[in-house]
Amino acid sequence: MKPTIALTKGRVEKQFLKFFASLSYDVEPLINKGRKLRVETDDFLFVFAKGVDVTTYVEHGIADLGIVGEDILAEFQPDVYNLFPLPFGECRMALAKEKGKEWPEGKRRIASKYTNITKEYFKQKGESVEIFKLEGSVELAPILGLADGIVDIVETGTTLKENGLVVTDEFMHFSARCIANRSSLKIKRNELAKVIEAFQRGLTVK
Ligand SMILES: Nc1ncnc2c1ncn2[C@@H]1O[C@H](COP(=O)(O)OP(=O)(O)OP(=O)(O)O)[C@@H](O)[C@H]1O
Ligand SMILES: O=P(O)(O)OC[C@H]1O[C@H](OP(=O)(O)OP(=O)(O)O)[C@H](O)[C@@H]1O
Repeated sequence: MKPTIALTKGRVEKQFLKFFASLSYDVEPLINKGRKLRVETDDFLFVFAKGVDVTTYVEHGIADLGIVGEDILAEFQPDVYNLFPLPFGECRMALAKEKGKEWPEGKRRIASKYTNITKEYFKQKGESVEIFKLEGSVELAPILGLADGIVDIVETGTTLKENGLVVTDEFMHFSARCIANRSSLKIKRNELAKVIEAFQRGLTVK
């Protein structure tokens, strides 16, 4: 049976396809998949899902390998092998606030998609914090007065800048990662070794 690879839809998918094509794999069926969420190529079965769901499919052995942002691994800590970094999806986790505004004296109100990372960050600092869970456009929260600041991914810094926010601390560095199901690595050792070697060749070529 062909190995199954769960691929994070969207930004990670686009960058992965470029990387995968550079390893001389056929990406045509993946590029022209339309709205299909399950696509077979000569070598693999690909399934397309949100990052956190990629980890769920890999953890439960539905997918043998997964391509997912390290931010998702840090936030949800799934029980998978975190094999190696991939040469794309680089970003940082940052604490940011409105430019020209001071943090409040007491408990800070922080909006984030990453509530576990946020909780852990403030725990390490020994500070209590009020966390507001948002699903996106987190930069809006301080502007609209829901929170004093945010914990979110920063890449170019454009989103922060264009919304009047500044970084006050950067505390984690991420890239996309290749993850694997624990038993697949034993049971499908030969099939997976080939693709893992190809990925790693791609990393050294870069
Ligand atoms: N600005 C960025 N620069 C680099 N990598 C990013 C950036 N934003 C997100 N990522 C990485 O890409 C992954 C997927 O992000 P993407 O924006 O495609 O989906 P999402 O945040 O889940 O949003 P959506 O709800 O639109 O799917 C993130 O988990 C992270 O690893
Ligand atoms: O530093 P930058 O290059 O501007 O990138 C950072 C932005 O990218 C991500 O948002 P995304 O595009 O995933 O949208 P979202 O707000 O819906 O999560 C992240 O949440 C930031 O908003």
